[in-house]
Amino acid sequence: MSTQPAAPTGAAPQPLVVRTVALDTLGAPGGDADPADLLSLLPAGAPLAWVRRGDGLVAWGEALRFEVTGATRFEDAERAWQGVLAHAIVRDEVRVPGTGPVAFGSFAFDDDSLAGGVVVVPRVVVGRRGPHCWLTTITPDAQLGPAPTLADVVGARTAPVPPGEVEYRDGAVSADGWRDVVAQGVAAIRAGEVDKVVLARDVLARTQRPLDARWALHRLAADYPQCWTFSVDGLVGATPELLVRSEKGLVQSRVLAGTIRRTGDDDADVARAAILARSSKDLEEHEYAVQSVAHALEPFCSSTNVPDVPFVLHLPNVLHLASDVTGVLAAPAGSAAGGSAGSAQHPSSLALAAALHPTAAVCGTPTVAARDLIRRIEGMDRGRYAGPVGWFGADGDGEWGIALRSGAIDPDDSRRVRLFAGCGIVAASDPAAELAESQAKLVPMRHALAGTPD
Ligand SMILES: C=C(O[C@@H]1C=C(C(=O)O)C=C[C@H]1O)C(=O)O
Repeated sequence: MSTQPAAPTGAAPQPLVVRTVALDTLGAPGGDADPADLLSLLPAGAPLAWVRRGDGLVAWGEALRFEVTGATRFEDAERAWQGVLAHAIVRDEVRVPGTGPVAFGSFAFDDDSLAGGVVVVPRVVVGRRGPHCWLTTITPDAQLGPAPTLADVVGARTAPVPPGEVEYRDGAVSADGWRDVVAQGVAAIRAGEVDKVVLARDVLARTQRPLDARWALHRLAADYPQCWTFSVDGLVGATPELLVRSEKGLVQSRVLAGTIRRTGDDDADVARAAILARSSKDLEEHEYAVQSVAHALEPFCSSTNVPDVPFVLHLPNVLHLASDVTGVLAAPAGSAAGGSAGSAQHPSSLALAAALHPTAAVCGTPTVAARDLIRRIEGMDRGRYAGPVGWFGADGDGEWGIALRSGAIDPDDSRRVRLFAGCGIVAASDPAAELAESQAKLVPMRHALAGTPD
C-alpha cells in the first residue's frame, strides 16, 4: 500500500466534521467577501481551485493529505478517500455537486513517475454553481459547532503578488533537440511501431519573486474562460480538455486532438478553422483520441453518444478539433433497471478517470506501445503534467481534467516553474510545425506568469 497520510496521524483515520451552509450570492451584508468571484477569496499559500466561467470550487488549508505512487495510485487514492468518508460527520444544507466533503487530486501521467499523486482534503471550500453558493468547512477532531460564515474563514484578503521579471531556459530537451525527438516519433510511426504518439517538452521559468499561484490563476481564468482553471498542490493551469465529469449517473468527456495556431487576425482564423476541420492529418489524430475515450467508457455505460464530426474549439492561442463524448452509467448491480438516482455504487469519477487515462490525446495509439515510445524518446519525466487533475465528492461524482497548459511550481523554490506542452504526432507530422504548435501551447502559462498587468 503506497498511500501515506503526510501528517503523522497514527493508524486510526482521523474523524472529520464536514459542514456545508448556503451563502448569499451577493455576499453577506457589511462588506463580507463576495462568493461570486471565487478566486478572489483565496488566501496566499497553497490555493486549491477548479473553476470555469465563475462556477466551481476554491479551497484552502489541509485537513488531510494522501500521497500515492505507482500503478495503483488511483485505487489507493480512492481507498484513502473512502477511509476518510467512513469516519466523517457530515451536515450538508445545500446538496448540489461539490457540497459536503470534497477532495482535490492530481496524479502523474506515468505509472513510473516519481510524482505519483496527491489527494488533498481542504479545510475550507467555497463553491458556486449557477444560483447556488456555499461554504464548506472540514475540521479534524471537532464537534459539530455553529454554522460557519464566510467572514469566519476569509481573513484579510491580500492581492496576488506579481512575479516580476521572468527568465526562460530550456528544460530537459532543447527546442532543437525536441525537433529530433519528434522526427524519431515520426520514424517510429512509419516503421509501424505505433499509429500515433504524443510527445511533450518542458521549459523552465524563473520568476523574480516567489510565484503567488493566485496571480497565475486570475490571469488564466480571465483569458481562458472556456477552460477549467485549476490549482492542486503546486500544479497550476487552464486545461481545455475534460477527461471526465461524472454526475448522477451521467458522464461527459471533452476530447481534443488536432490543433492549429491562431494568427491574431479574426478573418484569417476563421479560414484556418475551416482548414483544420478538413485536415486529414488532424482528423486522423482526433479520431484516435475519440476512439480511446469511447472504448474506455463503454464497459461502464449502458449507452454512449460519440459525435460523428468534431467541432472547432476557439481558444485565444490555438484552435482545436473537439468532441464531447457522453454516456449513461450502467445501473449498479442489484438496483432497479435504469435506476440512476443514487450514484453510490457507480464507479467513482476517479475510477473512471483511471480507466480513461492515458487517452490517445496525451499518450497515443496503441496505448502501451505509445507510452513505451514516450519513455524511450521523450527524455523527461512529465510529472503530473498530462495526468488527471480535479476533485471528487462523497458520492464519488466529480470532475477530472487532463493537466495541460500548466506549470509545476518547484516545492523547494517557488521562483522555479516547469511549463509543459505536447503535440500529437502522426505519420504526416512535420517536426518544425510541431515545435511551433508546442510554443503556442506554452502561451497561456507564459502569459499567466507575465510580471506586470497588460
Ligand atoms: C498535449 C497537449 O495537448 C493535446 C494535444 C493536442 C494536439 O496535438 O492537437 C490537442 C489537445 C490536447 O489533447 C498539450 O497541450 O500539452
